Amino acid sequence: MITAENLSKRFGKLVALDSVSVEIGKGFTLILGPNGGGKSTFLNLCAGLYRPSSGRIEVLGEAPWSNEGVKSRLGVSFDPPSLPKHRTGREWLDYIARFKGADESDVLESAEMFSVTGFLDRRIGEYSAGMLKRLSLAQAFIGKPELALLDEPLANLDFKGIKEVSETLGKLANEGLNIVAVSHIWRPLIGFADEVVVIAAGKVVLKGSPKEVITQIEEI
Ligand SMILES: Nc1ncnc2c1ncn2[C@@H]1O[C@H](COP(=O)(O)OP(=O)(O)OP(=O)(O)O)[C@@H](O)[C@H]1O
Repeated sequence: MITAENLSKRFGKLVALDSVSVEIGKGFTLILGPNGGGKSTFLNLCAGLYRPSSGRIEVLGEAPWSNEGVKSRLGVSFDPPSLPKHRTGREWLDYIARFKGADESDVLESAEMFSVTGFLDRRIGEYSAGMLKRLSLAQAFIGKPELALLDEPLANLDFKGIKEVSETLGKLANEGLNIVAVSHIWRPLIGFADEVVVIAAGKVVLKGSPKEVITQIEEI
């Protein structure tokens, strides 16, 4: 799904990602690590939002930077979600669906999965942080993408929301959807993760099965 080779991203003098080489396969991959370690930078490079400073990244067999073709095959949910305040949720999801070649029934299916149907006709500027998160997740899964990239999918959700959204993501993973999620709230997701990658100080420091990685993290 994702191949990075000596991938680096610098912001001025700051090295956010430092010559990372990693392979991420099919299934559900959870990315963990300390604040400022480079996880979101890696996800943004995968989504084609950032251009690599050096090295190479391929997602679904293509370089994602400035590549609308591969972007239309991905589902993305960033954190914090950056969505147009003056549009309604429905207008926004319809817009994303058009970009992906999906239709109204795909929009409604995804909206229902993340329980956003009740506020789809309100302007996004009026949404609470939890509602925004749900809309951003619904956006990611419209038309069942080949790969969903999720940054903090459980952030800003209440207890019930964390349980519901985790279960939905687990169901989607069981159906065979490929998902890469960066999440500090990892316990509700670890049960259905196929692999865990730990990024710290701009490097991939651990990669393996959930059991292997969690045992090592807990020993640190
Ligand atoms: N657009 C940007 N401009 C400048 N510096 C940035 C930018 N994005 C990230 N950084 C810096 O790159 C480093 C890695 O940030 P990143 O957001 O990737 O970390 P993270 O692992 O996702 O952290 P967190 O767990 O806190 O979300 C940090 O030092 C951050 O300040």
